[in-house]
Amino acid sequence: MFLTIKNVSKEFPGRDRSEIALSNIDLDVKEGEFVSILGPSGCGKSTLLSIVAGLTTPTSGELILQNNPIKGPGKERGMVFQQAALFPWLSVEENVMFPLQKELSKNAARELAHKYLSMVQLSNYTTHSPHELSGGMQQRVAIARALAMDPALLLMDEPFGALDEQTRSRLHEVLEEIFLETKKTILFVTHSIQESLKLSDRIVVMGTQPGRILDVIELDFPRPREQTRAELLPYEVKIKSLLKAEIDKVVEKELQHAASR
Ligand SMILES: Nc1ncnc2c1ncn2[C@@H]1O[C@H](COP(=O)(O)OP(=O)(O)OP(=O)(O)O)[C@@H](O)[C@H]1O
Repeated sequence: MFLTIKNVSKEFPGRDRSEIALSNIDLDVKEGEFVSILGPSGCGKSTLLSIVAGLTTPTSGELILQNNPIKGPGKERGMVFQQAALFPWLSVEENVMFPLQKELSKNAARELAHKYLSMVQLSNYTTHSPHELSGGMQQRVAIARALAMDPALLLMDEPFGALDEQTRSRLHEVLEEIFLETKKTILFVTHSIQESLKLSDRIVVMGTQPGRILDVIELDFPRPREQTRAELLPYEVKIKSLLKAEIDKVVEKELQHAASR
């Protein structure tokens, strides 16, 4: 198996009581799979991704990537966050080149940066500054930067969460094209049912309090995939019914918290 997440739990110590962010997570991911992690706010999606990235240590359980235990961050894992986090004083190409220059000559790094900037359709913006780009374009630079490191596993934490609907939908197409071209394994955190239906081979639906897997849904549809395909509707209905009780729990907890202040 490419990635195995075995019985992973994570507890954060709190002021009054500790918070069980993740409880007994078991998940296998195959090489070349696009797996989304979908669930309500606070169900532990980002914590799970951060554990796979090696940035957070689980309280218990183990993770194996390509036969090696995950003990910390590694360059075989690339990460894209909700905010592009580009260096404002560097140009677009320099941002992508930056992590490459430890191992490559400047010319080789630039060549690679241009290859991936062309993949995210930013060939005409290589010398621009980040502030001259829209949010969606900045996010494409962040994706190019992660891809240029040629990670075996791409971890994406709500990468399109801060973008407007049209930009989001355009970037779904870009990401799907990249996925088909590079055949990368992708673990993708999202709140959006539509996004997960458009992009995933499998959707891991998570519940909250404690964060756990409710169901794993397989979507065996050809790509590129139309979000509005009628065949996807029953899956949407199923996911909505799985999440309804979980979202009610989140709202209840927030109301209790507000009342106790
Ligand atoms: N460093 C931390 N210290 C304490 N508690 C934390 C920490 N990180 C996360 N938590 C708690 O763990 C739970 C899961 O958080 P996490 O951010 O993983 O959820 P999420 O599903 O990604 O939420 P969202 O969709 O809102 O980003 C939450 O209750 C959160 O408050």
